[in-house]
Amino acid sequence: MYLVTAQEMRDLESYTINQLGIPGHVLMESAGRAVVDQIVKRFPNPKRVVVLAGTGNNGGDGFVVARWLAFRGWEVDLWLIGSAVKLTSDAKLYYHACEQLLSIHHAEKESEASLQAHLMMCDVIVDAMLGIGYSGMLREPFTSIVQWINQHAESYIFAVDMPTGVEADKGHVFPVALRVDETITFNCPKWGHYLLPGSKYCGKLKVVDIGITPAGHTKALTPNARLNDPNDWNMYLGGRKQWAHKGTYGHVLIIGGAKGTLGAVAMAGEAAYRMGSGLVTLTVPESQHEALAAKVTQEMIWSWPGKDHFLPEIAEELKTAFQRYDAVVCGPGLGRFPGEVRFIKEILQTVKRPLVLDADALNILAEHPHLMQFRANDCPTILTPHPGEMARLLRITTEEVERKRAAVALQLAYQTRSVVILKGRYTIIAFPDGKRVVNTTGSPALAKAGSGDILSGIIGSLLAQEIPVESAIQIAVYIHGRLGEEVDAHSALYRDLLDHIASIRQLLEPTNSPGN
Ligand SMILES: NC(=O)C1=CN([C@@H]2O[C@H](COP(=O)(O)OP(=O)(O)OC[C@H]3O[C@@H](n4cnc5c(N)ncnc54)[C@H](OP(=O)(O)O)[C@@H]3O)[C@@H](O)[C@H]2O)[C@@H](O)CC1
Ligand SMILES: Nc1ncnc2c1ncn2[C@@H]1O[C@H](COP(=O)(O)OP(=O)(O)O)[C@@H](O)[C@H]1O
Ligand SMILES: [K+]
Repeated sequence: MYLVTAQEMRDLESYTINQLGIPGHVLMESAGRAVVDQIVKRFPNPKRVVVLAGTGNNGGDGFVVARWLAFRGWEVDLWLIGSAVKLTSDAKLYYHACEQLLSIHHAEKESEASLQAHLMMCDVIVDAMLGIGYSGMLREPFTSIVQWINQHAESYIFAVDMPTGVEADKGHVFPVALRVDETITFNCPKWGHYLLPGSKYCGKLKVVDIGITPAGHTKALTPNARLNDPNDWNMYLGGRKQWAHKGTYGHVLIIGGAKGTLGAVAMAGEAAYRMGSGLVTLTVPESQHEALAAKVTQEMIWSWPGKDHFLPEIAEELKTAFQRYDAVVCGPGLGRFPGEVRFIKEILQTVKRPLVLDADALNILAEHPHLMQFRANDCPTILTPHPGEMARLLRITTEEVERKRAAVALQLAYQTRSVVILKGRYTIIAFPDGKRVVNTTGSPALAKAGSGDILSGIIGSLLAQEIPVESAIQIAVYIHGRLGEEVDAHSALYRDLLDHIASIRQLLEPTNSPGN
């Protein structure tokens, strides 16, 4: 499913109106009806509802909702927020229809106390004040109404398209937005539904079709962002070949494991095996060999000569060794050590297969950005920063990363010619050709040391299986998020996550996957 900006949505709407000849008020009627369908799905019996309508087309949808709920026997208090003279022509049509059925309250003319009394008495609030047309600093009277509802209202709140105060393109909130239980949006989700802080206000998101031309219908109407959708890649998750041998599913090399963080490399290795790899090798400095050997069973260990540091004279040995692997992950528990810059340079230059850089490999890169010049353009590179690592890579604050997640992920992808996986709730995958994919799976169970290492192991495994890079990454991020959804949010250990790889993978195989 595509993810759109407000302008892309307007382009789809105007194509539908101007090229296909479907009038705007028909779309508005469908939008309002679709919202009513969702409301009655949750509340099958008539309730008392306050519909808050602005003067733009979002308000127009609100009038349609008010009319249909009244037809269905709901007790409707309809409030116009703003001046009736400012109503758009489509909104005016439905405003007049409501005038015949209901007495419309005008926030401009009536007291705040009267609106507040209605808001206190109702079971349901429908927010049709502002939608994708909102931008800038939220003005009065919206600010006061939103603040009051957030603080006092106990009713169930539906937002039409966007919660009032959430900006559709960047998810900005200046200074407040309405905190809702459900948002019903039209045709495609908007960026603001997935970016912080806006995403925190949207509640459950439902996307409904209202007859607008689907995104991607023509080249001009094709956005460059999508949600991570199994239907885009589940064809790569078939069953295991009957005649497979252990080399069929690739050989992954995982480089990491300093003293005290050997667990990271072990977890990544285990995740790679669970994701289907036939051969996994872990690489640590020689001084850690025995400690790692005592920890792992199925993984092979190849240790590089050196006592917790990198000796330039072993560069040639590394070069030969790297040729043996189908994908390389560098970083889990790597730590910092003398000779690290040369070490990363050798890896970037010598590994010709897909290379994933994680954890301290990213921190080394952040301090020595010139290292990327040693990576050949045709060798895929994947960077997996969490927001703190991203901040170091771009030399900005973590707060700025969180505020501009979509933009900074793309910036780093362009700068490094790499695929960037910016981790966190709604992980963003940015490709160097400008495409972006937003992942919707995940849970706070993943906010625990070790889950990043599992992700890098899963990515390495899928890359070694020669699944195309774009798909391998989307599969890995999706499955990793689903693992978090299957386990207890507080107590889960890494093993609990790994135990669910099999069942989730099976569910996603083409015959079982959503949409089939
Ligand atoms: N796209 C589609 O396919 C379809 C879209 N549809 C619906 O239309 C909606 C988009 O309608 P839209 O374009 O009229 O904008 P909308 O969200 O009502 O906002 C405009 C109002 O916001 C106000 N305003 C702006 N900034 C503000 C601020 N900082 N603080 C305060 N106020 C501010 C602005 O005031 P002004 O600046 O003009 O004084 C104006 O009054 C969309 O979300 C969906 O629900 C469906 O009906 C059918 C198909
Ligand atoms: N609240 C959350 N919701 C969804 N996913 C989360 C959440 N917190 C963390 N994650 C995921 O968990 C992983 C943590 O990675 P990272 O911070 O690198 O951990 P580690 O320190 O184990 O390497 C990322 O994939 C991230 O997207
Ligand atoms: K709204």
